[in-house]
Amino acid sequence: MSTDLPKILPLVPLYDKVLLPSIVTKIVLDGNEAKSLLRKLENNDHTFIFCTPYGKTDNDNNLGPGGNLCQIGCVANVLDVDTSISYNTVFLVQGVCRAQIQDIHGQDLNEDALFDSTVEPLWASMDDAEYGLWAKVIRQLCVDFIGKMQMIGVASSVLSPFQKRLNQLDDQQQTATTSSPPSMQLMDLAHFLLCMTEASFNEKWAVLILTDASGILHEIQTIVTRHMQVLHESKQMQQRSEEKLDRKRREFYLRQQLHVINPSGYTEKVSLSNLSVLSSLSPPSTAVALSKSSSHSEPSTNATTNNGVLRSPKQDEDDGCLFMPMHDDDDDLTGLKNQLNKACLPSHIQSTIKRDLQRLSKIPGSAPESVLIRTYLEWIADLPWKSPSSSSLSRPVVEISAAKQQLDADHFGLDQAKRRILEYLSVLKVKKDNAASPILCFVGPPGVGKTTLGISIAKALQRNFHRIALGGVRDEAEIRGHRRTYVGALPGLVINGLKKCGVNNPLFLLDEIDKLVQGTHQGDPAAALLEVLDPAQNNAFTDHFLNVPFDLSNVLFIATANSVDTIPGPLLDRMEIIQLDGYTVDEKMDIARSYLIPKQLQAHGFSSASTTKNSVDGVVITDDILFQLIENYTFESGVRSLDRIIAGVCRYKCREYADHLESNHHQHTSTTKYDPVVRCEDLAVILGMAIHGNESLADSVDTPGIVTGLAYSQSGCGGILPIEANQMPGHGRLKLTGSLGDVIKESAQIAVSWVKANAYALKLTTTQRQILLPDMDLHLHIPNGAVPKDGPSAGIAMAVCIISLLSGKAVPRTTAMTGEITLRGQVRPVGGIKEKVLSAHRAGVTKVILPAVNERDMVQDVPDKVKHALAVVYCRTMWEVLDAAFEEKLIQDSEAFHCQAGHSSRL
Ligand SMILES: Nc1ncnc2c1ncn2[C@@H]1O[C@H](COP(=O)(O)OP(=O)(O)OP(=O)(O)O)[C@@H](O)[C@H]1O
Repeated sequence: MSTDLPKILPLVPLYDKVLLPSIVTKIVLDGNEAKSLLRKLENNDHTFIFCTPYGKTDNDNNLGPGGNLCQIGCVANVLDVDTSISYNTVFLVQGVCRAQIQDIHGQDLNEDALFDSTVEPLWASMDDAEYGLWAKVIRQLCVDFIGKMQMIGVASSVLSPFQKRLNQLDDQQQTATTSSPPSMQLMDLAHFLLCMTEASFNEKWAVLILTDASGILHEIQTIVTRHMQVLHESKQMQQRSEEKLDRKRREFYLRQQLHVINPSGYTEKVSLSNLSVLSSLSPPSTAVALSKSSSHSEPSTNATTNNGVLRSPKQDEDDGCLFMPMHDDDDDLTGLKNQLNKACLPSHIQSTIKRDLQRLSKIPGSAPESVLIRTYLEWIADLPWKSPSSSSLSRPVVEISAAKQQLDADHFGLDQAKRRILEYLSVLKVKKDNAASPILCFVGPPGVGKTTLGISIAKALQRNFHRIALGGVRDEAEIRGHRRTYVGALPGLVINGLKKCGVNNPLFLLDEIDKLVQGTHQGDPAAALLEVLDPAQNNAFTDHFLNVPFDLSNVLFIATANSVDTIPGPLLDRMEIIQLDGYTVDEKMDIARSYLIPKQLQAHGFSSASTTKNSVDGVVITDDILFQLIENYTFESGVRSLDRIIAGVCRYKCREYADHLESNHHQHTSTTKYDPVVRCEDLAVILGMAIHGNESLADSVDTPGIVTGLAYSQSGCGGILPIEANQMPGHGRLKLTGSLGDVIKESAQIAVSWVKANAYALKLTTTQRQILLPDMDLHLHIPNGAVPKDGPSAGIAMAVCIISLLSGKAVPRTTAMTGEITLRGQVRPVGGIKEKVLSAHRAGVTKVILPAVNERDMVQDVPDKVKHALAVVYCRTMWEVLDAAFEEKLIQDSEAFHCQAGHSSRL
């Protein structure tokens, strides 16, 4: 065979493996290399190739670019070629003998990806004495190796080819009849042994480049022995840690049994030596033996389960112990089972949880799925399936008088809201059931006490309070949780809240329900809330993460919103709206006097009792100062900014008082005097220049083309909306600016159309047929351009503004108006009247023009003091609006227009 080997062979560099003689392996080549080798094999009259490793090693006998190609490789015979895999070709080859490269025939790489090489075979030989010695060594090594492999549980099918080779060697030694010399057989077996260990690329490379037979076998012996040693040590380490774990488990198991026999602490008295004696017994028999021998145990009331764990029947009944700790459970699993037993799970989910526990006990603790199941079960165990005080004590008796006291103690005014809340609580008290009561929703501008009302109700009902912020929630999964298949899945806000509260009957405040984001591709959070809020469905609310129903019917839900407009319809349908309006100046003064100032004084270390003018160490904020704070430093419907400003004043006074105390302390005499009274001139120092003091409309100049409108923002605040109009040469176009939405733009177009249609009646044109502004552009602008504006309520103000511009007559700036205009000049009602009127009053408006239908809102909602301070004109048509706005009859014969509310009155 040796002489038959061809000299010139295709050179195949091996990048990740080393081929040794007699070893069969697969070589995967792609693209040009594969094509090139196939072509060469076709052209040659043999199937031999030369494989040599290519890579970085410390060996100095390398060739090729960078010296990375090993000079000594292995001649191989191609046994099979598999071209069925696209892009790759697999060559099944068997190593024949070592060979050394004599020459490499360079080929153009573009044409042919593989080189040819002239090689000289290297046949390692040994004499009989050497052979006899090495045959014994290698044989023993093989036997040891097979023994080790069997010990660590390697399947016999894996070891059988190896065993076969070993037997062949034995046979050959006995019969001495074989085709290849015995030394070669021995070398082949040694190579095979090396490949059976986890020898590295470099280790195999080191064996390949050796040419002397004894050297090769010696190197292989060293490598294999080293690997077996490592295997042995790791096995020993594993055994040691398993033994340790077993001991711990057994100890724990015995302690558990002792605890069952005598829960009153007998275990504490059992010494460790006792435990070690007990641990020699098998667990079940130990349990029985202990139950009989212990004088503390009560054998008559105990029962042995099929696991051998003793349970008191009463205990089973009381704590619903369903998940028995098993003797092979680890500490964590037993702890988890105990937690689940304490959680009193409802019967319909017990089977699901049992299944998960079984799965958990079968999976190794380090497996990722184990972590997932454990997290899930921990969540289940932490949830308040049954309130600790459930049944008789679950629902504290609602004292309506106490609830009223609580509401009054926390909030000034809000009479209507308080009345409705007390009615609601009365129904709860009488009916003893949340289920049928509607969900209350407090709607109003920021800072009017919606959230704090929720807290007061929780206090009155003695329930835990939890706030769920819904502002910006865009994903259904935030409400209902993620399915467990997602990485990092967790339950939603509702289940999370219940876990935090620890009881199943808390009060949940769904804050900012109007700020839910809808229409995203992540599902509809509002739809998920429907199930939560619907009393008919929420007794079986299923969070995606839990995947088992949870009864929410004991939870009391209260929602808050700034505006009902953006609350999704179906949600709105399930709620009862309680409107909280903005406060008047007087109301704010009262709130500040009775609630905010005492609260801030207390928060800053001043006793609230010391707020009298005679007090030495308090802070005195007189009504004058309070009025200035409200008028000049805040501009809001609620009292949140006022609260902040009062805190600022208190801080300042606190600093003054601290300085005063310090200087007295150093000088031991009372030289500096602390003045508790906040003075007018102090305000500029404490809070800076007044923000709104100079902005009164009363000081503004009346100008044609500027009109005061009234606005109501999304956040529920009212405000002044100045509207400006101007004209310039052009083509009769209308230009609108000021971040206007579609609805307000349409309103402007209607206003312009109405003015154009009635231009002759309005004396803006001289003939009926004359076109208004044929060569002029009209520009309407609503300042504060960064703030988006929308809605139809500026309709009449825009129409008046255009008429004012074109007629040259100014409307007093202290006259404000709001109302929707129709194309035929009707004035339709609008929302937010109370906030608009209050803000108009704050801004110095003296006359308000409103739609006639809104008279009801004005009478019901606006405080008398404000009503009396304002001249209010209710209008049905634009003609009435114009009369009120211009304070003169703009059109002498306007009565005719009033009657017909049309543009053809002159006809
Ligand atoms: N009628 C009131 N009496 C006493 N304090 C009040 C009253 N109204 C509001 N407050 C106080 O105003 C502050 C703000 O109230 P709260 O946070 O409840 O406002 P909110 O209406 O929930 O606002 P938002 O819509 O911004 O959440 C609280 O400190 C609250 O005590």
